[in-house]
Amino acid sequence: MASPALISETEQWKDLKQHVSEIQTTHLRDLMNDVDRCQSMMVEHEGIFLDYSRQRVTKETMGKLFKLAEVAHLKEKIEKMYSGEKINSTENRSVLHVALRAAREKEIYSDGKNVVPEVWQVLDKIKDFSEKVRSGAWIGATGKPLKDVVSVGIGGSFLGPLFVHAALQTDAVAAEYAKGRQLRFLANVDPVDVARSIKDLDPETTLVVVVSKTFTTAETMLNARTLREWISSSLGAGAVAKHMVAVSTNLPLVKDFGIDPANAFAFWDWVGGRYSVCSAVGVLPLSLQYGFSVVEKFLEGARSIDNHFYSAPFESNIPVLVGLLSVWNVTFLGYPARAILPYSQALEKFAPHIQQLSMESNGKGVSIDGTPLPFEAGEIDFGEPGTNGQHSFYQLIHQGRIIPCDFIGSVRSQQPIYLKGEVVSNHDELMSNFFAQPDALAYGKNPDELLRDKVPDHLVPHKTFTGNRPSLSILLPSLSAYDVGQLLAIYEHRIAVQGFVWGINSFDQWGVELGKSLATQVRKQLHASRVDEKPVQGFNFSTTTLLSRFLEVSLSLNMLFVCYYVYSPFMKAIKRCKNSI
Ligand SMILES: O=P(O)(O)OC[C@H]1O[C@](O)(CO)[C@@H](O)[C@@H]1O
Repeated sequence: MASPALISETEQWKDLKQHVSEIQTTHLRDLMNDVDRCQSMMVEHEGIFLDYSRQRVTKETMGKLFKLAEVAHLKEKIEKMYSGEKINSTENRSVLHVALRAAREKEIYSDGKNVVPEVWQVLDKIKDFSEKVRSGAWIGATGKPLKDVVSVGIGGSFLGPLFVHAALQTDAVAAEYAKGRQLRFLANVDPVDVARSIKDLDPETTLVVVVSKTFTTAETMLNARTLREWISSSLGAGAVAKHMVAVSTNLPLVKDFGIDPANAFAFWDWVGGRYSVCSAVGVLPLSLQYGFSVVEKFLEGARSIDNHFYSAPFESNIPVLVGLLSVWNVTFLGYPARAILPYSQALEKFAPHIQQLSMESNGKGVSIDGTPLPFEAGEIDFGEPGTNGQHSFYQLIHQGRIIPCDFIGSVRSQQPIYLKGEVVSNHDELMSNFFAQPDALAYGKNPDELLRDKVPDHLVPHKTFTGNRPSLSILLPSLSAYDVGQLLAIYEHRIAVQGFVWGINSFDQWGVELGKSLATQVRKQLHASRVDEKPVQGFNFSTTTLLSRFLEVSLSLNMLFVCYYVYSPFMKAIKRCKNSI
């Protein structure tokens, strides 16, 4: 019998739907008393410890979720991804970010061709180039070594590398390799971001890496032209060859831009932008900053999870478990959001990366064959490192809306501090919160307990916590480059699991295109109004009003600017002349 078009039409889905009412009668306070249940919800891989006992699930729920995975053909879909089948059907592409971190001797095929040798060719080129730059063998146009790097790119060509950079910055090994060097990112087309990215940098000692899969993204290309101007106005047009390199799948456009193709680092259509941090997109800027050997460890970490995800049984497969639990929370329990709460400042850019990875991948309204989904898929991801988040939005999580939380912590700190006389080390202080918060969410505090604690009657409702708020905890051994690679791959695969079960295409992003085309229309109008004084037309009343006001106000501000800078020195000069007569 052919499988139903939508997963929601299967018996396994309907069974889970019915099971929801049973779960609604439970409370985590009681579920947590069942040690056998809790033990079955703890999983370990290479020192990474996942505890999902604070999810609103029983063993029975998990059994039903595994059955759902079976009927969704999760295993087969994972295999198809790894074997290079074109599972991104709307773009007719393979989805092979796992090939980016495959071992040199591995064989992975797309279109009948083993892609691993090409991957390693680029990695070897990056190793060679980054060593030349770092050692000073590659020098700038004026003969100085290049010590600073600005990576220009947006979306997937920015967020993943930024996350890894932020995570490695305080790792002792990586930091040692980065001494005397700076890596900055320029993503937003806002000129303020340009100013920030080059503040105090000297073009003579700076290398600009233009990162764009398509090499057509408007923001990136304008920023790249702006930095090209920054370099050539200071060092001459010829300096671009020494001070600008590119990462792209579109090498002809790299050449047209004026970057020597010999200084371009390729990647491929089978790498989605948001899954590209392990390609030259991340590996080049990060190797320039930390050296290739450190970045190789990051790739090895991701590879260890790739192997685990491919081969571990679902019951002990970390990405599969967390992916199925997300499906359960979003679609069956109806919790639309998830908070990502890393208890380390080193992971401060993790949530923004996951935001794009998850929301661009799974923010879809139709199944892979185009049928509208009769259920909610995708989720809203946000987060902040603990304990900053605690002093910001945790109030809502504790007593307002129910938001399933991912607590992510590490056994060892990257920067341990032990102060004499303190009760605990600084890391233990931080981690006390990591352990306490999930229990506060799960158990809550009921009025009886409060009265026993002699809380005045009128404050009891305000101090009551319903509890029963789900979370999961991931405890990593440390936050080395290897661990960071593992964490990244867990989330990449988790998102794929969600999409595979929901039956959507997690690897296209048609929604983003609409905004891009409307911006093109506005850009044309701004040009026509400013240069040829054309009236605003072709937009709705609201946009016409906003645009007209923007043009009018900026015109008057420009006039003021001209008066101040041109007229006032002119007037002062006349005054000086008069005085001297
Ligand atoms: O690398 P590119 O082609 O400049 O694209 C940047 C980003 O734009 C998007 O297409 C949309 O945000 C992302 O998927 C991608 O990561």
